[in-house]
Amino acid sequence: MNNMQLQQFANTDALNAAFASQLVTILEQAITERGAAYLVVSGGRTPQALFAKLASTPLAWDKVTILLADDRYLPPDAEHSNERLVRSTLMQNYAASARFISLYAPAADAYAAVSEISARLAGLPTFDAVILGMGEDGHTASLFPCCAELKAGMADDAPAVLATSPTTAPYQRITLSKARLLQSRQLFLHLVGSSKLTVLEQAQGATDEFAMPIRAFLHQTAVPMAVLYSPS
Ligand SMILES: O=C1O[C@H](COP(=O)(O)O)[C@@H](O)[C@H](O)[C@H]1O
Repeated sequence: MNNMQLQQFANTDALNAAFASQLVTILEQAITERGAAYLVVSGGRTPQALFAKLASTPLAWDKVTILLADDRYLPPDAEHSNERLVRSTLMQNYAASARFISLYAPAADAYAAVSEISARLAGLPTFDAVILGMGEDGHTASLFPCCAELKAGMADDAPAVLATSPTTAPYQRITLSKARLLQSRQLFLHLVGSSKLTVLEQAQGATDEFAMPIRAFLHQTAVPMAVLYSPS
C-alpha cells in the first residue's frame, strides 16, 4: 500500500494549469498558517512550461523560498545549470521576489562544495511542496542508480545535501538526500511523455529502490505523493 495518486491530463497545458493551481493553494496555505512557504523544484526539460505558468501567477512570492532538489555542479550562468533555468523561467514576473537558495558554491569540485551548501540549508523547516522529476533510468533528483554515493544518499540518516558523480550523465551533482526530500508535506512527481509512464509502471512493479531510486518515494507512506502526467 502507498499513498500515491496519479493525475492524468490530455496535454501539458492542462497539466500545467492544474499543477500551478495545486501548488499555489499549498503555498498560500503555508503563508497563511506559518508566514512563509518552502518550495523545492527539479530541473531538466519537464518543468519549464510549469515554471512560466507559476511565474505569471499572483502570490505573495516574497514569502516563498525556492530551492532545487538537485543541480549539476556548474556555475549558475552555465547553459546546463538548473539554477540558470529556475532564475530565467520561474523567478520572473510575479515570482521575481521569491528567495532562492543556490546549490552552487565555488570550490575545487562538488564534494568540496557540500559543507558550504549544507550550511545554507541548515535550519530550513519541513518543505511545503517538493516537485520531483524522473529520468528514464528511474533516477530522481541526482540519486542515480549508477552513482557510488547512492547508498549514502538513500540512507534514513543521510545528511541533507551530498555530491554525486553519475556515470551515465554529465557533470558532478549536488543533490538533496532522500531523507531531506521526504521531510515535506506534499510530494509531486512531474512526468511528460509516454516513455516516462512506462518507466513509472516499471518503478511501481517492483521494490528495489537502488535499481530505481524513484521507488523510494513512490512506495513510501509517510508523505502524500501526487504524480501528474501528460503524454505530450
Ligand atoms: O538530470 C536530471 O534529470 C531529471 C529529469 O530530467 P528531464 O529533462 O527528463 O525532465 C531531473 O528531474 C533532474 O532534476 C535533473 O538533474
